[in-house]
Amino acid sequence: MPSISESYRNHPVHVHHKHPDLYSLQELPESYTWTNLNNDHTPTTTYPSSNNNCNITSEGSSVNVPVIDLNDPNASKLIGHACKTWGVFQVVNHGVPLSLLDDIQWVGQTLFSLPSHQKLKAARSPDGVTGYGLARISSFFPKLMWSEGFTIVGSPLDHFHQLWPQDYNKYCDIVVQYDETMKKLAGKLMWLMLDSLGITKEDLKWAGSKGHFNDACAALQLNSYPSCPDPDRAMGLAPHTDSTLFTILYQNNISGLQVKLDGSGGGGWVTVPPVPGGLVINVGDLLHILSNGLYSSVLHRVLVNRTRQRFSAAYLYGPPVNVEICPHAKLVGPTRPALYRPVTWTEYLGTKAKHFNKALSYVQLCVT
Ligand SMILES: C=C1C[C@]23C[C@@]1(O)CC[C@H]2[C@@]12CCC[C@@](C)(C(=O)O1)[C@H]2[C@@H]3C(=O)O
Ligand SMILES: O=C(O)CCC(=O)C(=O)O
Ligand SMILES: [Fe+2]
Repeated sequence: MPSISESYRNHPVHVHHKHPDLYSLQELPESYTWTNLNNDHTPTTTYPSSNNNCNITSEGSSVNVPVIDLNDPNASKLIGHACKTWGVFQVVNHGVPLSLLDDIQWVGQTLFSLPSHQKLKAARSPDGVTGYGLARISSFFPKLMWSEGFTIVGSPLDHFHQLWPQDYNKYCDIVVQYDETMKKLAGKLMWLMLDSLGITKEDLKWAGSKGHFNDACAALQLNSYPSCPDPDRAMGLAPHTDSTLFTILYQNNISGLQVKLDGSGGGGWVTVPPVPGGLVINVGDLLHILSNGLYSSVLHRVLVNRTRQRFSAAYLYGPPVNVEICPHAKLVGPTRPALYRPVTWTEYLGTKAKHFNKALSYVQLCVT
């Protein structure tokens, strides 16, 4: 059976690994200096560090990414509204133990604290998915990003054995537990989202006989954004949408994640402030396709901090590899024709590797 590990076989991405150790630089090198970081704004002003919980538009109204309590009986409705209007929301009371969030952060921090030559023993290959390296999307930008990442699909054992020949097992165990826990939460969120679209268990074969999404695929991406001597001219992670159904993101208590709002009612980059114990959920391209464009994948980026290292763990959730995602029949009709052709996750990741932020338009149908 094909797997997402085959996504890049025909579209290798050459991101060179010989870059300076970001943790020791005192000045921002030219190759990391981005211009117009803030020009790209429409009227919104954001206050990422001093006013962590509030984004203020030019009109003075506050625009905050919705925070949804999963124990709220209206959760599905609230989630549907957030997916339609924002493409992103945060969840609390999600059932993931805080100790597990601490544990995955500990794995990430320990990993990124290793010396460069050690981390490079587990470097991601140009046609591979897993391992250590710069963000895959780096090849689409003229400047480098102030971050490093580690991607895990399935068992991290081989790579972790290279990183920690003696005690790889304790790190593996945490990743396995994190994956299992996120998989359960993702199944729950998937039904809340589908329910909000009017899609039931009978309507979705690939959810499996019990609707548990047992065959769903996922990747776990650990991200580190070292403190940066010149944060106003550096980019942690450049603007992108995720190629997923949706992504569950844990961020430590350092802000930096921003989402781009549409022009209507303000627009511009809005900070997603860390909520203690909260998880950020963002709609990916495949849910955009499945919902026939009703839910939009959200463009997001990460800015960096002068004194504090930022850490995040993104659980990138997708369908089983052999399943073709297309606009759901219930969301297609004479007045709303299907906007996209069927596509598997593996195929879509290949399209993204080639066309990046234009990937969606390559699976779009010409609707007359
Ligand atoms: C399954 C995947 C989605 C992803 C590419 C990957 O193969 C594993 C890493 C993911 C990630 C995380 C950082 C941003 C992103 C655009 C990237 O370069 O790697 C996403 C990819 C994606 O969603 O397209
Ligand atoms: O670090 C973050 O907050 C976002 C990471 C992200 O967008 C990703 O891994 O796809
Ligand atoms: Fe992302």
